[in-house]
Amino acid sequence: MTLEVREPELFEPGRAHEALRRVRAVPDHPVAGVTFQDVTPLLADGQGLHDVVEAFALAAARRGEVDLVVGMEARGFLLGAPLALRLGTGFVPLRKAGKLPPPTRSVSYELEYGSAELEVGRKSIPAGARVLVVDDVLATGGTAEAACALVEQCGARVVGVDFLLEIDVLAGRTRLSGRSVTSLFGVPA
Ligand SMILES: O=P(O)(O)OC[C@H]1O[C@H](OP(=O)(O)OP(=O)(O)O)[C@H](O)[C@@H]1O
Ligand SMILES: Nc1ncnc2[nH]cnc12
Repeated sequence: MTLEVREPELFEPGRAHEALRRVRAVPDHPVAGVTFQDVTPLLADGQGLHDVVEAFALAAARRGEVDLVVGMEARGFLLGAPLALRLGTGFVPLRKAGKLPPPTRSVSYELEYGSAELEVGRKSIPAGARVLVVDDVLATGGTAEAACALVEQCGARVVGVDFLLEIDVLAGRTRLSGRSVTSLFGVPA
């Protein structure tokens, strides 16, 4: 399946395709039948990492003020933390169950290849904060839906949900309806 650029205006000419060609599709990982989209070769390239973080920063500017970036363990950390630094905000990790010290809030969710539980520190996200949620891949949308639920349980507002890559066939966007969602790249169905 050919990957495509979904937000070309967020990149310098030619750079989006240069970044995209570093994403590697791996058949039957981590289980048979799943085509795993490996973004680590893109993140390992200095220019590529710079270009996608800049693209996320431009996308963030479309949402107005952002007070805080949150990212989901583990790959959301790789994009969310540099984006927060670029935007001049703090970064809050949403972690898999059992990693954060109490007190925490938690939400369970289903994945393309299993189930998981996401947690946030009870005092990590201030009520009323304008929060940007960032992750590498939008697949079924379970992780992102859980992340938004956690942010909102804290009394904060999700101003956007941004991904490096969206896998259309898994229809994750339908679980984020009513939210402002941006994917830099996509895998068409
Ligand atoms: O849209 P969904 O179906 O919820 O899938 C997307 C999530 O799956 C992957 O994380 P994973 O849970 O595999 O954890 P990892 O980042 O630790 O590898 C990916 O980084 C997203 O967070
Ligand atoms: N197919 C996939 N590739 C990479 N990350 C994923 N997260 C969930 N599904 C995925």
